[in-house]
Amino acid sequence: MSAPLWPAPVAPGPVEATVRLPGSKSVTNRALLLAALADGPGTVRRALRSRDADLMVAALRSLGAELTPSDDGPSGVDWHVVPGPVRGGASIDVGLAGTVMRFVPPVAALADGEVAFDGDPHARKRPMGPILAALRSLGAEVTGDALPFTIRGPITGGEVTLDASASSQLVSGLLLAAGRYPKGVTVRHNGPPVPSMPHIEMTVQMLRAAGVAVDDSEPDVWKVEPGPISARDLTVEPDLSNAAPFLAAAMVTGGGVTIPGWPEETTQGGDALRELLPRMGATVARTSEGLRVTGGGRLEGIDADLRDVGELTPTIAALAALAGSPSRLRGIAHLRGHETDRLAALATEINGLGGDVTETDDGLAITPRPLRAGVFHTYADHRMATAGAVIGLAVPGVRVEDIATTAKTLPEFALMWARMLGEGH
Ligand SMILES: O=C(O)C1=C[C@@H](OP(=O)(O)O)[C@@H](O)[C@H](O)C1
Ligand SMILES: C=C(OP(=O)(O)O)C(=O)O
Repeated sequence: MSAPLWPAPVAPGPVEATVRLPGSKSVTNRALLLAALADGPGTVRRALRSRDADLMVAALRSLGAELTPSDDGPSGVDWHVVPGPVRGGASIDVGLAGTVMRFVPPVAALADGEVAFDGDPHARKRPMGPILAALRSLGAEVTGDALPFTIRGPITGGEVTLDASASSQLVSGLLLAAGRYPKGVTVRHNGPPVPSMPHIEMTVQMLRAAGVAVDDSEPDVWKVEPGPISARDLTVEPDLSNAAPFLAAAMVTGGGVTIPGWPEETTQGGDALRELLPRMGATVARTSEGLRVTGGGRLEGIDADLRDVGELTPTIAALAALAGSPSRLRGIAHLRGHETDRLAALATEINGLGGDVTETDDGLAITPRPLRAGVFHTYADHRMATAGAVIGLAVPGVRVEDIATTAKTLPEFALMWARMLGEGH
């Protein structure tokens, strides 16, 4: 049976809304993992509730940690985490979550029994080879080079060289658990540039905040000293990448959207929206209520290197398709290994509505054309679904396939979108 179609609402006028976003997927899943490996009980507050976060919770529980929820509500959930000895024997479902498939195997390598991993059909196509080879060379027994695979520890740690050009998560995964390896770890990247560097910075900062010594002074080399991971009480920031479609709505409709709780300083790549959106015609201001983006002028095309912030591409591409001048998005060849091949998916779906998008070696060339009604397929990709919603604000008759796929990181998306459109009218 094909997935249901969601009639994307056309904006009734300029959007005027305040949108409260739940916690960052990237911070939530790192915080839960570090809490499960810590030297005592800890708390992760305002954690995201979503499919990716639920998969992380289930994985950590099956490896021996106790996670108990409280204050489970719209602004997130507080998790009380009690670490336990990492135990083997588990079968772990990673879904389509990069953070689970790359971050949990290095934890499983701490157990002295076998742990099996599998995920969604498309997860089996996502790049895993370099991290599995690295775990093997650090002392674990690993079957396979992609999902499904098994791991048997215990790992010793040490030095390893890998090509992380396919995903920053290949590095982050090796660093997160490494304090617990007898020899720690030194990871060297050798290959084309690593994408999404702010996410590695996030990993390093969160490790340091938990008392783990990390040396990242040499480019493309990260050294984690062996030592305890301190238990903490941590509050998760709002998910700035998930702010993107809502801020885009302000631009497409010539309205204004405010996101409360936008951090003053952050390692989240989504913070780059403050710089990218003005280049497409938005005005960005910090107000007493949060970060406010207003549209109203011309929506401009952009020539941008998105290597550091590839997650933002589907929203930027949707804006570019509606803009008044062409765009060139670069540095994002690695998006071919995301939830789906995002370069192919964006080109196919925008062109299916009458657009003009060409794939380049490392990105997309987008020439705006008048768009028409049609089905926007999403390939189980939450960010394809939200990109379809952005286009639908301005193009009557866009139907987005499987809007429920937004549950990967934002289960309330459709409700929040309707609320945003209803506010101020
Ligand atoms: O570490 C993380 O939390 C993430 C790293 C990035 O992955 P890639 O480096 O594979 O792009 C990003 O796109 C993903 O959504 C989340
Ligand atoms: C690439 C993404 O996710 P993942 O963590 O599954 O890699 C994303 O959320 O855009």
